[in-house]
Amino acid sequence: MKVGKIAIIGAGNMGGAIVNGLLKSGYVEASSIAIADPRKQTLEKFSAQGVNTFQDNSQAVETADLVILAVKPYHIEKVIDGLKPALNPQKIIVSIAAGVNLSDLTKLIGEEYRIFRVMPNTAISLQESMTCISGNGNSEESLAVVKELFDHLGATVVINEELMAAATVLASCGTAFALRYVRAAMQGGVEMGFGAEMAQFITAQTVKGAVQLIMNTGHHPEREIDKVTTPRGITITGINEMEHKGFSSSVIQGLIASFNKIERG
Ligand SMILES: NC(=O)C1=CN([C@@H]2O[C@H](COP(=O)(O)OP(=O)(O)OC[C@H]3O[C@@H](n4cnc5c(N)ncnc54)[C@H](OP(=O)(O)O)[C@@H]3O)[C@@H](O)[C@H]2O)C=CC1
Ligand SMILES: O=C(O)[C@@H]1CCC=N1
Repeated sequence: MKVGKIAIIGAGNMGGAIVNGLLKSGYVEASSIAIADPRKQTLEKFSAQGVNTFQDNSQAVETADLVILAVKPYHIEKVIDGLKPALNPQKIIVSIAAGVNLSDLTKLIGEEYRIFRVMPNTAISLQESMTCISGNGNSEESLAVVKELFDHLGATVVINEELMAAATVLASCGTAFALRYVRAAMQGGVEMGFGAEMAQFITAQTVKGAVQLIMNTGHHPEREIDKVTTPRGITITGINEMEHKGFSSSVIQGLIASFNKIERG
């Protein structure tokens, strides 16, 4: 079931990335998208692409069928308070604010509303997001609308809200974690003699290929790793050194630190 008009509140990293993904997908026309942000300058690049832009959040949602709240978590309450008079239960509400749970959103917006917590990542601008979705259960039909929308912007899974903090760490923070590996490998590549640009190209294509090996086959990563690690060879020497220095342990501890940050605020 296709959504009609979409309003996005907040034109920062994620609000902007969602607009870019939507325009790239062709799923909705630019004229069916509205985006609001306090700063006129932030909005200029969107109006240049035919998107409706507003400095007033209430005006942006006036004709919207679905409203995406893409402001910082600490702005959510104030933004919803300001929007309230312009909302009605016909409008589906989607919040991407990390750590803001459905019961708090429902208290702020209203029991009768169809409200979704959605956790995308910045690759949504390229229609390559991993997006996790949970809803307040007020309508299966609107879940289909929200899922179809985000299916056009990458892959989606519908999850229980109790897993949303874990989803945020793995899928949303995960973009930064993965890119830190890329950067570290580049630094090693430069020390071994490549220029930074070539080191980036070689590392990025290698990571892309490695990911495709497990995505296309469904193999466990270790099965593909076993094919690379020649006995007494070069790869196992490097992997074991990384593990002696705490590679897997560092990654897991970092994920749990992020998870605890969401859980404890
Ligand atoms: N960045 C990421 O990878 C991800 C972020 N998220 C969530 O998405 C949300 C947005 O994050 P992100 O895009 O990174 O943050 P940004 O700060 O980049 O974007 C938020 C935007 O909202 C604007 N804004 C501030 N106050 C208001 C207001 N009252 N009404 C309308 N717009 C306002 C900000 O303007 P100004 O800068 O002038 O204050 C800014 O342009 C957060 O809740 C975050 O938890 C979820 C998944 C991934
Ligand atoms: O770091 C953050 O708080 C946001 C939420 C998920 C990704 N970035």
